Amino acid sequence: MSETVINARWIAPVDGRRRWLENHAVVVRQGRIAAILPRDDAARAHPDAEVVDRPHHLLIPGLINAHTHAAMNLMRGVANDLPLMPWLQEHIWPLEGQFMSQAFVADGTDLAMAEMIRGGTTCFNDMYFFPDVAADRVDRAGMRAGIGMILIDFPTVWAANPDEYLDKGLAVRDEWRHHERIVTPFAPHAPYTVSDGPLTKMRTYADEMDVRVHMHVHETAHEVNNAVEQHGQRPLARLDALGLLTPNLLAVHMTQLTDAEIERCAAAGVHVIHSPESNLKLASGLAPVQRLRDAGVNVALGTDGAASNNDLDMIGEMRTAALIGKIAGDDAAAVSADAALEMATIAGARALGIADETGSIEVGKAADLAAVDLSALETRPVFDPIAALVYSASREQVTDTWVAGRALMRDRRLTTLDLDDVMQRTDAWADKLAAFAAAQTKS
Ligand SMILES: CSC[C@H]1O[C@@H](n2cnc3c(O)ncnc32)[C@H](O)[C@@H]1O
Ligand SMILES: [Zn+2]
Repeated sequence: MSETVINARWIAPVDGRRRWLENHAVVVRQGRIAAILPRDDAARAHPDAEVVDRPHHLLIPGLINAHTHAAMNLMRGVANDLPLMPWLQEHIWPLEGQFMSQAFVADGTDLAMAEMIRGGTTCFNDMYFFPDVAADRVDRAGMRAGIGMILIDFPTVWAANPDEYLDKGLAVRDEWRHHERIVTPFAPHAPYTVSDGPLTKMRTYADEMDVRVHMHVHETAHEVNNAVEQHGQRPLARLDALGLLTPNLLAVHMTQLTDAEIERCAAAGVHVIHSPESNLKLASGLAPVQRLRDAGVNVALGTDGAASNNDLDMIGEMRTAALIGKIAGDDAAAVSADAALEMATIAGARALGIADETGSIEVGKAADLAAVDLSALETRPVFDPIAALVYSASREQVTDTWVAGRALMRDRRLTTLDLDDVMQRTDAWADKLAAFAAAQTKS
């Protein structure tokens, strides 16, 4: 039976038991982690295995980007230095209205996946138009993903009304639900864009089917204040009244939270997805990450789309989370390097309900892994490989990315996506988008 032995200088299993192992190997059989052994023992016990030596590397669980709009990679940098609502209403939604198509989502998702694989990300949780197309691209590229059944109150090329969104989403779920690398959460856009009727209908389905619900919540003070003015209720209170605060909810952003709301989320088992760079760039606010973690809330990490971040770099995102977590918590011990790595791996798997499959390096789980070369001058010396990863390393130091034991990047070369082709398709879209954006600015 064919086996691969991956030798690494350090392994960070993120299993809650040990911070790292030195000079160990991961044995991969049929896409799964079959053993984690001292290097010499692995060589003795598995003499016929293919051997991958990564002698200066830290092997980590594949990173899980728990909130993306992958195809928005084609809009990277198109509108900058704006707050959320003007950014969305005056720039992004008009562009989406003009250009959204199956081809846009196929090309944009490929661009995003190429970027993510190059940065050690093995799994992403997406909310975007044409989820059927996104799922097909994920299948081809070999990544793992959550593909959202989107729901929003206004008509788009994907669906004309909330019932059609739900029907089309459920059809996508039916097609992909038995896929070994794809899950299909509901993805209502936000409290301010989905009214009570559709949310209630969706919640009934989510409860019956025990499916996750991925939603932007309390992204800005404006969102919360507006809701209070218009409906006399904060959005979280409204979601609570609608029965949505459950362990199936993945609430993204959550920059505006009272102590009582943190306690309520902890008691309800809500997962929070922290997107620090998008929150910083749109000046949305600082999520109270350490307070959430102290209360027992599972906090995962996501970049958001490349139009608001403007990259899908999970190593960078970990560093930002650790650094602003200290300012938000007024405590240098808040959001440690280990906490950031947990948020980018096992916490994302828990949020998506796939922690039995991925998120840590443990025997029996899928071999979703990334190797990071720490021998660069910029990461020397290495006293603590997790601190080196979070505080000093860059995504260019990721050399290999595996999903279910398959190398999607080997020695910096992508194996399932053609980089030149992805870049050519990107450039063609950029020309079209630039012309539209320029015409809009003039008018
Ligand atoms: C229904 S598809 C997703 C929808 O969300 C928009 N979007 C992208 N980033 C954000 C964000 O940070 N907050 C709210 N909405 C966002 C995206 O443009 C699509 O229209
Ligand atoms: Zn988002």
